[in-house]
Amino acid sequence: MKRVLNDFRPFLGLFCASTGRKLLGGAALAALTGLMGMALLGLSGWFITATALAGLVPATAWAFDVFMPSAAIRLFALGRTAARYGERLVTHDATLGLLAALRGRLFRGWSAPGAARALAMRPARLLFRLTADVDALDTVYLRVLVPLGTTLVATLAAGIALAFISPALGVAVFAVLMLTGTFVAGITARSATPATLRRAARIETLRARVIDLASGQTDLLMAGRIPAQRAALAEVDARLAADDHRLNRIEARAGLAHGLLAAVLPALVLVAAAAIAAGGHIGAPGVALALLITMAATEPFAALRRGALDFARARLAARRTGPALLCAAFPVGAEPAPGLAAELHHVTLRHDAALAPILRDLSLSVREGEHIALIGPSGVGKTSVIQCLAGDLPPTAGSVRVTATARLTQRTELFRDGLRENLRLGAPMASDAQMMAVLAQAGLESIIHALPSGLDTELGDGGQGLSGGQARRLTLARLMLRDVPLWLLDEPTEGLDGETARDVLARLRHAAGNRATITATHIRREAEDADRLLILGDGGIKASHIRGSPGFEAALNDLRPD
Ligand SMILES: Nc1ncnc2c1ncn2[C@@H]1O[C@H](COP(=O)(O)OP(=O)(O)OP(=O)(O)O)[C@@H](O)[C@H]1O
Repeated sequence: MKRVLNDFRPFLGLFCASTGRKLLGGAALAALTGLMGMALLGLSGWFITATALAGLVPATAWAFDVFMPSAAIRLFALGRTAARYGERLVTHDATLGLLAALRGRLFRGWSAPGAARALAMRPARLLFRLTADVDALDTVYLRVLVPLGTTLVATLAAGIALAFISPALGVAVFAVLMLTGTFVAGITARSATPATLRRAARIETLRARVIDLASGQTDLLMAGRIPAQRAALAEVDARLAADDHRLNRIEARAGLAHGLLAAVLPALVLVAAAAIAAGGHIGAPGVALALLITMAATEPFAALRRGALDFARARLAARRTGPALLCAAFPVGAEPAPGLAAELHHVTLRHDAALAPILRDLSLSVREGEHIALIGPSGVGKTSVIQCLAGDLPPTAGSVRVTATARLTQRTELFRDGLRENLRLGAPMASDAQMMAVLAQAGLESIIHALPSGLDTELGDGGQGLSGGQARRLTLARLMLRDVPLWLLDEPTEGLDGETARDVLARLRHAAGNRATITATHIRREAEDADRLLILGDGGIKASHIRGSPGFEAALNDLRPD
């Protein structure tokens, strides 16, 4: 039990903090709806039986008060409808609020440096976690907590109502409902757990394989591996179907247990109430009341049964999303000393999966407005320094103080979305006029004007529909929307032809203005305008050359020509 609570703790924390009151209100209204339904059924049964009996004798027929019970029945019927309506409004509002808070918190947690990189390597898993885990947590409230509360309240209310007829009957019905309910829900949740966990893992595998098949079709076809990939998919699918079958059987068994409870318990209560009636303590209407209250009290168990089936999946989701939920805020970096854009002091950098650090004891100060080029052989750690300054790779030792930055990554990152939306990732509030201005600065104005839908043009996966040069210019325009004092540029013109690359660089320099820039590069054209060249090597900065010095020219000459 303690472990279950620990798994759900981050989620329950968010639950209470976001829409806790509404969620409790919704649960209370759900319980009230159940109570009203029970009272309506019980009182109606009592009323119909009592009026039938009263009508048999003229004296009682005249004396029988039909107004009070029928008014109460109307009150319960209207009250039940109103409570149900209120419950739907409140629970839906609360659930949507909770979902919004959950997604926001998860996105923030997953965009933390380590988590973001780990998930980026497994996009299928990220997709699954974003959708299935959130959906599973969404069911905790509506399918587990609300039915649990409603069942408890209904069981208690039935016990108390029947205790007025006979205390022993009340206690017995309460005990049977509690024991059977707990037992069936417990056994269902327990026996469904292995199949549910296997199913969750298999759906993840199935999605990953489908994505592999779709995105790697050409390579698989050329290697003659399409049949093997299809067979692997079919196998996972068959296993998934077997898990579904097992879960269906568990659900059917739980349904049978619930059906037996709903049939046997009212029958036993009928016999017991009839015996009490024979003793003269209650009349036939009392027997009808006891029977119908018992029948109504077994109803909420159907919802609890479904909740028990979903419980293992929800627990797994809570366990998997817990760390991201706890990691609520972006780490806010310290500002550098006045006049500086970035300061690294004795920094050690190491990637999670790497055995040894890439860079050790790295110290560097970047002045405001200074242009620095980081050069050195492939794999020496240039991108890692950029990642560290962008807050994407926290140092394992030393300190990093850096002003607000914007980064142009080595790979052009565009998304299947509109041009406008792709640009707005850089500045969510940017107006169309601002976007057209940066597109013009990036050299894309005429191309955008020629597009029939302009900024509304939809891009394909990864920005398909644009040439490599156009895609790079678009990411450049996005960078230009970020009005920050330091730009981090990772091989900004790699892969572009010489003419396009020179044009992009010229526009980049013009747009940078008084900003500081740090450019990781192998190519001469990207480094030649720098104020300082830093050569990385041997796990640190091997040499530093100021513009105009002989070392600067020699280092430039070692770089790849255009
Ligand atoms: N996520 C990662 N996990 C483990 N090791 C990594 C990771 N990213 C990079 N590395 C390793 O860290 C080292 C430095 O990589 P980095 O990308 O910083 O080099 P680079 O100088 O920018 O190389 P290039 O010029 O080829 O882009 C490399 O040996 C690389 O294999």
